[in-house]
Amino acid sequence: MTPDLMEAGTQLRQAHEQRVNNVGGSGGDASYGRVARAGVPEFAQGVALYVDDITVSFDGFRALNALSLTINVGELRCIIGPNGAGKTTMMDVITGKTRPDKGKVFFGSNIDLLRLRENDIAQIGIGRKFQKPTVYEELSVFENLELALKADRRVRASVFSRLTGAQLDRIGEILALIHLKDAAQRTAGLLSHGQKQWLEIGMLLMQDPKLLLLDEPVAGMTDEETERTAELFLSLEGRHSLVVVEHDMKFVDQLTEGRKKVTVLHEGSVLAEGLLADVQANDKVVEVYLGR
Ligand SMILES: Nc1ncnc2c1ncn2[C@@H]1O[C@H](COP(=O)(O)OP(=O)(O)OP(=O)(O)O)[C@@H](O)[C@H]1O
Repeated sequence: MTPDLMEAGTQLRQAHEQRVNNVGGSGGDASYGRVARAGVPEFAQGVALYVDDITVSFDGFRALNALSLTINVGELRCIIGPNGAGKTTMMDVITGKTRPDKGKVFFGSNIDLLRLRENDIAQIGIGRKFQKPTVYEELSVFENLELALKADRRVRASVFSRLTGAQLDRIGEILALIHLKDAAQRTAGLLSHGQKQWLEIGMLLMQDPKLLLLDEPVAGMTDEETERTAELFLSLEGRHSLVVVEHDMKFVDQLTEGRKKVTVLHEGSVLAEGLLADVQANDKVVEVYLGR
């Protein structure tokens, strides 16, 4: 969930509590247009994300060690690697949660992500999905998507304003994409684990991110849910760039379709990059990760 979405959710909850407690009546018709835009990314050169020579140290320990990688526009890239390889730290740097000691991170060819705050990074088109689903359990599936739409500063809607026809259509489109059309009115807390994950992905998609960062999206899913998630990601490829951190090799195999590159991280650097079959046959990769 993005920081803005949390803020919107808090407002909605506060309004609900105020109604329940019958305290005052003015309500909080807050708008989301108050922060200046951080810039519009330029993708003409075909690069969505450029990470160059990033080092992050925690008390002298290098969680990332001169990490460099490039994700192209519309690319679906799987990142694999053993526990502690630095995958989460890499996402933390891209999303502004952790500041590196050195290096460069650009979104498109022009946006220096290291100069932006976490909130701004979410607003310029980078969506992040953490491993655990974070949806508003007490709201319906539809309301969760509605909230995500209204938390988008570009929409400039208040949490309490009515949806336009186009916005309703957009929610319908996303509901179909995440296989939750028939569950639109269901309380999110009653969904299965896999459905909650899809709902959160749907909430990210409401803001139409150019780049989606997905941390172990199929952990805890059934085989069928995993398969459907692969189909969903494959349908997003091209329109969005996706970076998927995953340990489930069957899922990675489905996503890469025998032709896409995967990146193997180890000790904060890229250990290998190439087709899944090739990295699976790489002695160094087998030694530190796949062979264990
Ligand atoms: N805030 C922190 N303070 C100290 N050490 C940290 C911090 N965050 C991460 N680390 C260390 O940095 C290394 C990289 O951690 P990170 O979580 O990025 O790895 P990962 O590849 O995501 O692992 P996993 O697959 O288990 O999620 C680990 O050794 C971790 O203990």
